[in-house]
Amino acid sequence: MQRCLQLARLVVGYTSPNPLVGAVVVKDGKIVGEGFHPGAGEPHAEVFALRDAGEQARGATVYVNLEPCNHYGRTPPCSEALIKAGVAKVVVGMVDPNPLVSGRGIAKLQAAGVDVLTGVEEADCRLLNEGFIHRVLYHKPFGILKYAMTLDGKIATSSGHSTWVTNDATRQAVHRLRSACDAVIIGGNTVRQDNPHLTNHGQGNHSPLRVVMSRHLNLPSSANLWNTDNAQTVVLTKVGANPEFQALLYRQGVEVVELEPLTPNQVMTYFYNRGFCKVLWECGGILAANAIAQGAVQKVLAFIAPKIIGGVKAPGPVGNLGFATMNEALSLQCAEMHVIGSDFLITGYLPKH
Ligand SMILES: Nc1nc(O)c(N)c(N[C@@H]2O[C@H](COP(=O)(O)O)[C@@H](O)[C@H]2O)n1
Ligand SMILES: [Zn+2]
Repeated sequence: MQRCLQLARLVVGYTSPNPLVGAVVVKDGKIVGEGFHPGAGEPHAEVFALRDAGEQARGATVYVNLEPCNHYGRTPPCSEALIKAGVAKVVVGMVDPNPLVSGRGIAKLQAAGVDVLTGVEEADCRLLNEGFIHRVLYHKPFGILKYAMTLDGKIATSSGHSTWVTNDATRQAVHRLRSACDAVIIGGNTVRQDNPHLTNHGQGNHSPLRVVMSRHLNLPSSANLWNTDNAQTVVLTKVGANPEFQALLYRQGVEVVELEPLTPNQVMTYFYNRGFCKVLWECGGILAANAIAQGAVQKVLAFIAPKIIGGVKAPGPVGNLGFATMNEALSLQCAEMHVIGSDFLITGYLPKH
C-alpha cells in the first residue's frame, strides 16, 4: 500500500478534481504491475496497473489506495476491469467517499467472488487525499492556512519587513506544499507589502494557480505575480472594480474574475466549480481571520521560528475573530509538532463548522 501511495504522489497537484491513486499488482510475492492515475479524463490507476501486469493479473492480488470505482464517469468502472482480468484479491486503502462509488465497487468485486480487504494503511491513504475527500463530502475545496511567525507571534516587523522569518529548509517545505495545492491565495496587502512570487521554486513539478483577492484593485502596476511566463495568476475582485487596472492585468496575461460577494466562502465555491481539491491561504491576518470565520480553512500549518522581534504594532497571523474569552479559542484537533532544522511546524485541523 505504501508503494501505491508513492506512485500516486508522482503526480501530486495534477489530478484534481480526481484523487491521487496508485495501484500495484502482486503475484507470487512479486510486483508484476504498477500504475497511477495521471489526471481527470485519463484511465484510473487500476487500469494502468492491470495493463502493466498483462496476463499475470489472473489470480493476482491488486493493492490500491482508494476503492475501485463502479460507475461510468469520464472512464468505465475499474471493478469490471478487475473482474475481467481475473484478479483473486483486492486490498483497498480506504472506501471512496464519492457517493457514486462509496462501497459499491467493493460490493461488486465481492459479488463476483473477488476477496476484498479494506482499510489497509487507511490513515496515510486518507491524509494523501484529504483534499479530494473534503471536496466530495462538502462541495468545497479543502482549505489550508499556512503562516510563518516568530516565537512572539509576529509575521513581520512593525515596519512590515518579513524576509525571512523562517529558515531555508522551512521555506523549501512551503514551496513543496504549494506544489501539492491547486491554488494559493493572498490579499492585496500581501502583494503591496511583499511582492511575492508564490511559485514552487523548483520544489515539485506542479505550479499552483496564484490568486489575489482585491476589492478595489489598488494594486501595483508592476508585480512578480503579473509575470505569467511560468505560473498563472488570477485576480478575484468585485463586480465593476477599476476597469483600467483590469485591462492592464489582461494585457499581461492575468485572468480577472469578478465575484459577488468577494468573500472567502464565495471564493471557495468558485474554486470548487473550477475543479479544485486543495487551496492554500498564504494571506495576512485580516483575510486569514475572515477565511477561518467563514469555514474556508480546515487545516493550519504554523511554521514557528525561535526568534523574538517584539513590536506592539507588528502583525500577527490571524486578525480579529470576535472572541472575548479564552474558552472561545479554536483548539486544533490532531495537533502535531515537527522540527525543521532550527524551526518548528505545528499542524492541526480546525473544529468542523
Ligand atoms: N479507485 C480509483 N482509482 C483511480 O485512479 C481514480 N481516479 C478513482 N477515482 C474515482 O472515480 C471518480 C472519477 O471518475 P472518472 O475519472 O470521471 O471516471 C473520482 O471522483 C473517484 O471517486 N478511483
Ligand atoms: Zn476506476
